[in-house]
Amino acid sequence: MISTIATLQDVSFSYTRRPIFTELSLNISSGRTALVGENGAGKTTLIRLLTGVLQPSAGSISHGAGGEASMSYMPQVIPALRGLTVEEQVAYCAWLQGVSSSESRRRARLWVKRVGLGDAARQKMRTLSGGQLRRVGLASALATSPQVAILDEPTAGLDPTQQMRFRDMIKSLESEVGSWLIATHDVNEIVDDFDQVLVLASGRVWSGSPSDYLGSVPEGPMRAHRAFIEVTRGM
Ligand SMILES: Nc1ncnc2c1ncn2[C@@H]1O[C@H](COP(=O)(O)OP(=O)(O)OP(=O)(O)O)[C@@H](O)[C@H]1O
Repeated sequence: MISTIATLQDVSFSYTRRPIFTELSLNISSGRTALVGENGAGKTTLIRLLTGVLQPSAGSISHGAGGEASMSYMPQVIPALRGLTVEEQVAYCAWLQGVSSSESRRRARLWVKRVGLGDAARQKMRTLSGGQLRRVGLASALATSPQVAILDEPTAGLDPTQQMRFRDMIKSLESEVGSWLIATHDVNEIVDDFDQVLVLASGRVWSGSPSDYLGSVPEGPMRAHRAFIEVTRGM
């Protein structure tokens, strides 16, 4: 298994005159990494930089074995492509990423079932619920057989049952992919589900293990939330 997903060296980036990152350096280890931060802290921007959708204005980003090509990305909002069925959309996304058309169709059949959408495979995309759309997003990301799966807030906006289901599904698929980087606002889950925690705030990043993260606050209610406030206050 690769030991590092990516290394950022002195990366700067801005959309407008206000910089989002200034000389940010960071090592993202392989395994399961949670990316947390306040709204607007730059999680999606960091993901876009990692996946090559955006280019840094200064500094460099190097990737582990396989480079950017071995990463796949599930965006926050999953588009429902007009007129396509679930299976067709997953196949189309895999094909767009360079998988041959026959292999894309084979993988789509497989992954649509693996994410629990077998019964909806021939349903039109526009008829899906929010939870089903996320599953299509996950199937589309995994159909390219990535070494690294990057998911941008995969459970945002889902009801508690759907959140649990989605989280369990990711756990059940964990061994299929070498590494996961998941942006989330659910600070409770980072304690149980991840090996590394990245916290973004004020253009800076804090990095540590879940126990380092929790270690900053005593036991008690909302500990993971209090730890978030404590970690970000020190940044
Ligand atoms: N295309 C864009 N043009 C200009 N500014 C942008 C653009 N995309 C994002 N921003 C700004 O960059 C900052 C970081 O946004 P980003 O979406 O990366 O944050 P985030 O941590 O993912 O937020 P959230 O938790 O709300 O999804 C925000 O201030 C946002 O308004």
